[in-house]
Amino acid sequence: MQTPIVSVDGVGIRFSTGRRHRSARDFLFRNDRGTREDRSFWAVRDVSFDVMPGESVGLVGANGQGKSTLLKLIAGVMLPDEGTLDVRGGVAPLIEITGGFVPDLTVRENIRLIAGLHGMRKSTIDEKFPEIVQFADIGDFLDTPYKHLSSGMKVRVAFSVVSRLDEPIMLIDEVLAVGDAAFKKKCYRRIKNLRTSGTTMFVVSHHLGELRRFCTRGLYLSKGELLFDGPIDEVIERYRADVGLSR
Ligand SMILES: Nc1ncnc2c1ncn2[C@@H]1O[C@H](COP(=O)(O)OP(=O)(O)OP(=O)(O)O)[C@@H](O)[C@H]1O
Repeated sequence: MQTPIVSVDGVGIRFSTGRRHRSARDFLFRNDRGTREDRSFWAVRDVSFDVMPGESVGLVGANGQGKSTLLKLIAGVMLPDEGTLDVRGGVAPLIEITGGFVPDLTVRENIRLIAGLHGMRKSTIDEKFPEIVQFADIGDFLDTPYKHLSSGMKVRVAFSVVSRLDEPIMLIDEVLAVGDAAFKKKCYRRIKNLRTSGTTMFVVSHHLGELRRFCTRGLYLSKGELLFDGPIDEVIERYRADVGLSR
């Protein structure tokens, strides 16, 4: 039997909304750290599922229900407070527009840095560099600091390099929303190719058409809990019914 590429078992992560504040009493008694109002909440709780290699999974749910947090847990940039995650392969994360990119480095330097961090050899980077730049199509901005690019241009660079990393797992969080129509079309084609070549995908998008297009399976999150895990059409149907959207 095939081993899942991602196994999530009873995973939960808690965040705090409390603010530290220093009262007169803290001041008098030299409590430099102040008093913390502990109002923590579970952003993701008791979530379990397995994903097989090559599956493409859409995360569905309203704002603030834990979708991006779950992707960050899979990417390993956040650690769970309870439960376990086994991610059996490298992850190419497109989870925040500037995630992983260094604002003060140029586009050229960032492309090399990100590829290098994902274990790409220098000779492979040299070989892929022209194609990455061509796909991003950012003209004369190759030697511009990344922080000076528009948000659409940042996405072009990020998508172009991250989708060329040759990692078995790819995470895409809402990033396509800021790309223009022509660039989106190119991205759709590349995502399709990655899927065909067996890349496992997790996609967060409020564009339900995009989810239908890319994903076969859906995970519906509500208040951090996994409400429904099933074929993407059924998951979307259920979500639409819950939020009162007609067909
Ligand atoms: N680092 C953090 N510290 C504290 N709270 C956080 C942190 N990251 C996320 N949250 C909170 O956790 C909850 C889930 O956030 P998350 O970004 O996962 O939601 P989402 O389903 O992706 O929402 P959206 O559709 O709006 O992107 C929200 O209430 C959010 O405010």
